[in-house]
Amino acid sequence: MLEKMLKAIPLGGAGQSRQEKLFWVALGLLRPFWPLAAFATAIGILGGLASAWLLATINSSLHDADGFTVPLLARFAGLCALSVGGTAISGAINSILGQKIIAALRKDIAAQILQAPIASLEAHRSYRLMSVLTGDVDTVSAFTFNFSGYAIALAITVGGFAYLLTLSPAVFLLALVSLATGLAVNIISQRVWIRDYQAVRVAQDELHMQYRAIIDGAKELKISRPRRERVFDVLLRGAADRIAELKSRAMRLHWIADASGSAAFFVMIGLLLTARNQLGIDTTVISGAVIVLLYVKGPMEQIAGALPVFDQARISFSRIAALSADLDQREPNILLSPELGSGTNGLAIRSIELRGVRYAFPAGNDVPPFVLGPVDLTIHAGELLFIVGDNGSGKTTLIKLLLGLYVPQQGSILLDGVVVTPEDRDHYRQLFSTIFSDYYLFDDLAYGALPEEAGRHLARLGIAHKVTLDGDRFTTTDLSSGQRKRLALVQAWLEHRPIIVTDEWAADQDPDFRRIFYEELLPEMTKQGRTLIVISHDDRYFHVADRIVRMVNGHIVEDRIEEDTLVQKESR
Ligand SMILES: Nc1ncnc2c1ncn2[C@@H]1O[C@H](COP(=O)(O)OP(=O)(O)OP(=O)(O)O)[C@@H](O)[C@H]1O
Repeated sequence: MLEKMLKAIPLGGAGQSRQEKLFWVALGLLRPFWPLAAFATAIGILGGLASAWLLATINSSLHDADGFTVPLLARFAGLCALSVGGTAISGAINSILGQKIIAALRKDIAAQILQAPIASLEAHRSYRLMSVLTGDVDTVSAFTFNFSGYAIALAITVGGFAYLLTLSPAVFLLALVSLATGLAVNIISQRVWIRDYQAVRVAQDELHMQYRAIIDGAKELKISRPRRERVFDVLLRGAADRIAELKSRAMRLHWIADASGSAAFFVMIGLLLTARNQLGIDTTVISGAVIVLLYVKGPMEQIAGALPVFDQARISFSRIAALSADLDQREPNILLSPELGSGTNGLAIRSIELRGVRYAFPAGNDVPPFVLGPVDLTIHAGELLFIVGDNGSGKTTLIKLLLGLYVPQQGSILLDGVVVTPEDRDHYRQLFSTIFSDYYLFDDLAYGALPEEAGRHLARLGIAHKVTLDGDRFTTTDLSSGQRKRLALVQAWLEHRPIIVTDEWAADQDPDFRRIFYEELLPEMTKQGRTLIVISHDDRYFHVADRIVRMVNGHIVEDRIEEDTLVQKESR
């Protein structure tokens, strides 16, 4: 939804900054909720106006010779009900609405992350994503939560001022001047404040980064005192203190502006009281005006207080929209609804071909980018293919291209001789089960499996005594690093996909199990008709491969078919 709106409005046009445009685009997110928001705001405004009218009723009854008559009492009761009821209904609807908007924002951003190409996500820092997903979304949430309160306050102020106008145009003018003075002071302070708030959000990104460091790097920080001191004393404390300093400065300014506004207000009331004779204003008018002015002071301060909240929300909205714009490359046909089909289980393939594929990472600071290819490689169904080579030679990059995670900048990928188009890519990826070296272990099975089948595989991988399948969930993932990898292999096996890709799977297995993996499990999987692509540094076991592809500096320098294995295979 957000992405569609971003595309609809061209960015960078004259007269309006990118930030402003992004803000208005993001505000468009509220569109589905507008009818309800308009209703809640209208009810709130009605309640606010009723409060102002109520004041007028109280004031006229105080000066009415007949006192509090029955019709007046009825009006009083009706206005009370409207004022209290309007505020309550508006507030209740608004809180529901606020939550709906935030849920929509959260789902929208999550969907965007799921649909963004891996290369865009890798270019983004995860702490920045988290900072937007938590801090900025919560700031927007705080604003939407209070929105009808601001509308009610505005209605009370407008109603109060309208009543003042009926009481005395001179008093109304005086009040208007005092209001304008207070507003001007607030707007000036806000201009200064808002610059600081931008810096606050940058410091909050830094804080999130250091939070990640103390959680993910807890072990390293326990061991290394200098690093711990640097992370805590310099980086984390620096960011926290900077946020505190900027926010305190902002709040100081806010309170000074607030106090100046109040002072202008009281000066105006003082002026009214002292100069009422010169101005020719009657005492009953003065007392009525003072009651109204003192009553609307609260709502007016609420509106002044809303200005910084509105600006914070505006900045946060812009940051959300900017992230959205950064992730605006969407992969086509990334399915997010289960009813649209889940994959290509059991699909027989004949071959996958990389034809003239080239991929270059973006250049770093003065460092030439790593370039893979152009590469030609055809993988045949049922093959047990090893990809080998030194660290940094491009093995992982090659498989990310093969898996359709990176999009070739040149050349193409063919499945059974047919080019895989961007529209086909997500479907194509469902052919593979993967265990990356930086894999993420899910604790459930998305495909479902019979407990006996899962049990067999868990036993085969030597972890049946530690973990079992309970429904579609494994009983635990609190395992050693080698055991976690084995559980990941069980998951891959149970997915029943035609191709399994592993990246240095055996690196943290004990010698016995390493042998079992290469000499028993891999042949067993190929016997079941799986195609296996194995990145490996274990040259002791290269003999089990049907074929070995060697990478050097982003190029395939050797593509060797192991004749012995072929003969053995044919005789099987
Ligand atoms: N996200 C990235 N951004 C920029 N450059 C990258 C990125 N990922 C990898 N590279 C570069 O690509 C090169 C190849 O990396 P790759 O992970 O493919 O090597 P590898 O052969 O799998 O290495 P290893 O055996 O250490 O796992 C590296 O030298 C690295 O500098």
